[in-house]
Amino acid sequence: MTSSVPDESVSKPAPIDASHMVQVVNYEEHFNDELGAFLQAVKIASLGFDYNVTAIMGPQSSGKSTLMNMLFGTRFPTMDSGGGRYQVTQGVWLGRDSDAAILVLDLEGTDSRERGDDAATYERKSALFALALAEVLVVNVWIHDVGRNNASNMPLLRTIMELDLQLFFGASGSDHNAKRMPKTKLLFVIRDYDATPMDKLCASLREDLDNIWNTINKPPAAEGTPITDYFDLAFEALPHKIYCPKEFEQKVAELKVRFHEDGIFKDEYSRGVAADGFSEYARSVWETIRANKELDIPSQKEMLAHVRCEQIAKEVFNHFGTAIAPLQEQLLPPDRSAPVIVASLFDSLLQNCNAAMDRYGEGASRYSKTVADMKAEDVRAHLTAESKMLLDAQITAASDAAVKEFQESVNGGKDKKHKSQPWLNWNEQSQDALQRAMDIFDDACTALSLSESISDESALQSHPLYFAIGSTASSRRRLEKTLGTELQRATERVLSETRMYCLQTFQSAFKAPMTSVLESVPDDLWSRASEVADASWDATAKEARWVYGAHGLALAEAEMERVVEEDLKNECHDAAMNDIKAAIGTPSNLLLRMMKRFEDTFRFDERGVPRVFGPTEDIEALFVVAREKGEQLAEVLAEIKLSGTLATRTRASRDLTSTRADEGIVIDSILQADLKDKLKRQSGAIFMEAKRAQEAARITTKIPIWLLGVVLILGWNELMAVLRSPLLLMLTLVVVPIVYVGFTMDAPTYLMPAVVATLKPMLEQAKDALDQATRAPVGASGDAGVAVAHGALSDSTAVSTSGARTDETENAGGEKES
Ligand SMILES: Nc1nc2c(ncn2[C@@H]2O[C@H](COP(=O)(O)OP(=O)(O)OP(=O)(O)O)[C@@H](O)[C@H]2O)c(=O)[nH]1
Repeated sequence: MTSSVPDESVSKPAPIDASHMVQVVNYEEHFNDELGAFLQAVKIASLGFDYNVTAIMGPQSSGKSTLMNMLFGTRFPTMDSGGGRYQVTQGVWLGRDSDAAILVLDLEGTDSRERGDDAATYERKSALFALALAEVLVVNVWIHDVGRNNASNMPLLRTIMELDLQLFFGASGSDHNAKRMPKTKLLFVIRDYDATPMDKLCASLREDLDNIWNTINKPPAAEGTPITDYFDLAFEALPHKIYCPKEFEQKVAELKVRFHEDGIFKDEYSRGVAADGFSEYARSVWETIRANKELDIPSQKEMLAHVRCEQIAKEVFNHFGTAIAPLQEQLLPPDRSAPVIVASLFDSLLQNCNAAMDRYGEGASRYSKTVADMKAEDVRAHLTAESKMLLDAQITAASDAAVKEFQESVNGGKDKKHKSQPWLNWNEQSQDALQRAMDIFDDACTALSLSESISDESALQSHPLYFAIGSTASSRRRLEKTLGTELQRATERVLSETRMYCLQTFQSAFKAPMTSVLESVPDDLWSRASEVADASWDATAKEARWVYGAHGLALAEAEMERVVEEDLKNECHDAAMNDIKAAIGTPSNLLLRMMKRFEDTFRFDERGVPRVFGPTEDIEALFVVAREKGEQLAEVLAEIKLSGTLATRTRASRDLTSTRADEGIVIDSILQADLKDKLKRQSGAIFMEAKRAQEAARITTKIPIWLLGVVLILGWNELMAVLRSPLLLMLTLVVVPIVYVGFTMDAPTYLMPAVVATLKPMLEQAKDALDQATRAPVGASGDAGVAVAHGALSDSTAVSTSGARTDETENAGGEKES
């Protein structure tokens, strides 16, 4: 082996050699970026289409390099037979003919022991590369391999012919009119030729080639065509180099002439690539070949690696499944019951995943790295999928628990004080609740330990639990958003409860005193009502500043002033208006109140004493005054005229509540007139009743003389009985003056009940005495006297009776009249 051939596993192709050679593709399949520079250096790049390309393929150590050197004057290294048979050429090399513009490709030998299991794949790629580029492809065949399948490279030729048609057949192989690919000359050089008839050797090779051509998959355009449409077949025999050196050299010299003078390179073989584009063309051909997976043949080692890595992976899955089974029971219960949050779930998963990956890595490290790495991806995906199900369930359970905790906290839970005064330290409370909820999620789902334990970014990204970092982060963001919405909802509820509380504060301060003022209806009704409203508002505003302030909802100063002075004041004003309207009541209620006011004035004097309409009373004047008082009520209560602080609202709040101009009107003018009319009618009846009472009084006080005469005549016996009895006489002398004076002074109304109560036992006694003294006739006259007294009493009482006048009253009056 010569030193010019790089036999180490280098990652970069060898640099341009002083011997006018370059390694186009190295042992590790890397294409040499310096090819263009090489073509410049060997003065090919400037030749346009005036150059040719040839290549040689064949078994390792079959004299390929020796032949090419002899034909083209290249200096490809050759094997030194003294050191045994070994691989000399590695990769694909390119040299230039020493005289002619011919590029010569020397390929790594097939069936290489050194390359081992990977040899088949590399052979296919390099041979296809040579076929794609070379106009004349020399196929080196030992004479004793002719007729053999593998040894004569027939399977390799089958593959590269098929792929050559597939990959480089014009624009589209499926198109019947696709451009035909340029022809290639396949020159079979039979080495160590002996006495076997050449025509038989050629026939054997030709037959093999026809078989290949007929059985390979071809593009539609190539279907049914003979092999000779695409390949020119030629055969040469070279005698044994060692045993017949002269004949060998002679034959090689003849072949050299064919290459240089006999026009072996035909125009139809040209790839149509200008010399300055050859390097790029070669690169794209190589990349196409490398990307084609059909050329990759798994070696036995690889197949073994596949089987073993699969088995190791299964063992790892089983172990992992057993380890996470308790977690699955809790988070994915088979009976579909609610999942239970597992403490330190992520740490547990991390530990199990790491153990699984280590176990796999340890087992698979003894096999092909490519296969082991590939299978490691499957292991990783499996661990990720299993872990993801658990982590997703945990995230859902933790998020639900966090939301529940937050809702309970902001709703006060069992804290009675919070329930009754939810605004107390609201900001602090809600932020604490938010933090507690997020802590529940973070404790259950944090995946930070992964990035903390793995510092290398690519190792982190390929970890089975890498997904968890993103997935927990996005779930956390979702939870924050949900809690944000919950907080907003809770804050709105608390604001509403706070507003209600302030309104209740106002109403409890306002309602009772305002009702009292409205019931009494003083002359300065609205100024007193305004005072009540302002006092209530001042107390409410003070309380509101406390609940909206630092100890409560902690609104900013300006916002708090706006809420109190605009929103709340506005609502309190509306509440005040509504309360006043409710207190004034319906029109029928108002009519009753007007009647009551009328009667209070008409029936009672300034001291509240019931009036007795005596004969001299000016009922008409009194009636007019009382009716006006009743009517006044309707006039005063017709419109609410609040003034003062509460009534002075800001422009903004007025705009918000779309205040109407007639906002304070309770009774319009039509209703007022109607109420006055009804009052007039109902009070008229009371007036008539009073009038009749007055008439009755007049009758009682003016008893005619003749009636006294009649009484004297009819009651003569009784009179005599009284005069004769000293007891009765004495009694009469006392009682009669008293009764007379009492009637004269209108005493019955207020004295009669007392007098009756006092005299009743005495009258009973007197009656008994009369009964005894006068027997039956005298007793009848005594009863009549008492009846008169009762009649006067009942008249007076009827006048003082309050309440609505009824027909019964009228009838009673009528009866008295009659
Ligand atoms: N029997 C025989 N030996 C030859 C012939 N030509 C060359 N050799 C010898 O075969 C050995 C290998 O020759 P190389 O030219 O290095 O063979 P190669 O195919 O290029 O080898 P690799 O590049 O390793 O694949 C050398 O010792 C040559 O002298 C030949 O026609 N017949």
